[in-house]
Amino acid sequence: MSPSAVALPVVDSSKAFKPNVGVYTNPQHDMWVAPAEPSVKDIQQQESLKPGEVTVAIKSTGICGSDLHFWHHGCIGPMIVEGDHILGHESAGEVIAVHPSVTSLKIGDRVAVEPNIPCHKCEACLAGRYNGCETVEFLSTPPVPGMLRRYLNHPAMWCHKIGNMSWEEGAMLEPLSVALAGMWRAKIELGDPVLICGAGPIGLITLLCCKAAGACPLVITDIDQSRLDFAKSLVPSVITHKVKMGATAEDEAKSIVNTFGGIQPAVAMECTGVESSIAAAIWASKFGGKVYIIGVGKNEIKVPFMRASVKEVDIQLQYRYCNTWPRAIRLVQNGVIDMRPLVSHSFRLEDALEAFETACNPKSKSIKIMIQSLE
Ligand SMILES: NC(=O)c1ccc[n+]([C@@H]2O[C@H](COP(=O)([O-])OP(=O)(O)OC[C@H]3O[C@@H](n4cnc5c(N)ncnc54)[C@H](O)[C@@H]3O)[C@@H](O)[C@H]2O)c1
Ligand SMILES: OC[C@H](O)C(O)[C@@H](O)CO
Ligand SMILES: [Zn+2]
Ligand SMILES: [Zn+2]
Repeated sequence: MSPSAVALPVVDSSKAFKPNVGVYTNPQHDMWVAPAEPSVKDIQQQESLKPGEVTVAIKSTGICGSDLHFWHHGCIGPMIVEGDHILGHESAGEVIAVHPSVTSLKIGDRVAVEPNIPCHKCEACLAGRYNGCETVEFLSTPPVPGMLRRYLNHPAMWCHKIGNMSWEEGAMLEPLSVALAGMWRAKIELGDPVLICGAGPIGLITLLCCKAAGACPLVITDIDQSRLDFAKSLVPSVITHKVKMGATAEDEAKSIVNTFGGIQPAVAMECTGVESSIAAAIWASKFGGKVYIIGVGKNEIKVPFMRASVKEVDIQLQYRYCNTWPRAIRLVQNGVIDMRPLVSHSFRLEDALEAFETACNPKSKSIKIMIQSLE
């Protein structure tokens, strides 16, 4: 092989490339599908990849609540949509081009994309907790474009091989990572009575993790009966608790403890970010218990401070995840965590607007919506 051939990226020339398009929103809350980078020409002419990168043909991307938030509200806390912005950070796909410097991946590899590019230099990165990286590029958090596109260039080191699991499962390794980061830091133990607040995808995957970890009994709350019904079908042993709108947090907590059969939870995995739900979790906790908050919400909220104080309730919060993908892949590949039932709807990439409208419509009873580019 000549030296110039070695220097070129390798492209899968057997593929008929479709134009690269992405799903955009903007500060006016529009949503549309339009051309995206890298262009097919750049991929084919082998000009788009930087050292260490691969091109992934994205096959499945899940819609996350934060995508809906960026679309409808234009921000999550300090993260603000300021221009045309591509959404999506739960994706899996096939490697179709590799830069010659890459040795860990080859054309045809099936991968899940970890949607972050940390700096590898700051204190958080050096400590191995790269979710705290001061300059991380997190795909889909403005201004970094997300993965709702047909093709994406990404560092090979943040593309994890997924073997034979489905594209949808590969995409759901991202929300599983959120739940696993929670399991790791909340230190849930065998036999812990655990309260899970919120039966959205994060609460449901956390429920699967708590079940697998041997926590019991498990109670899951929601304000939506259909989500609770879904939780029950997913994990039949879970006890469901419908939150009463308008009840005080203290009363709601009494009612939750009642649902537990009089047990106060050792850990509450809070997956709503809603003030009243966090307050109820604190009120319900046992002495020395923990309220572990994955949910995000308003910039400032009120908590029952003195209740937490006299009960020594630890309050812990979470920002994304680190080092979770290998663990998540093992759990799926070994059949410990099965997220397939969560996929309620699938749409083509071109029909992304319909997918997002469905995700926002409570009548759709959607759980996890996938946007696919399978051809
Ligand atoms: N910390 C992180 O790194 C991180 C990562 C991913 C997602 N999140 C956040 O986690 C939360 C859950 O994500 P999701 O995708 O499951 O969202 P979701 O909106 O689909 O689910 C939230 C669920 O909470 C329920 N709910 C609302 N108010 C409630 C109340 N008072 N009591 C009980 N249930 C109530 C809703 O009906 C819904 O089913 C969101 O706030 C999301 O932004 C945080
Ligand atoms: O799953 C990851 C989360 O959705 C992100 O942290 C988002 O909420 C903000 O960037
Ligand atoms: Zn997310
Ligand atoms: Zn860093």
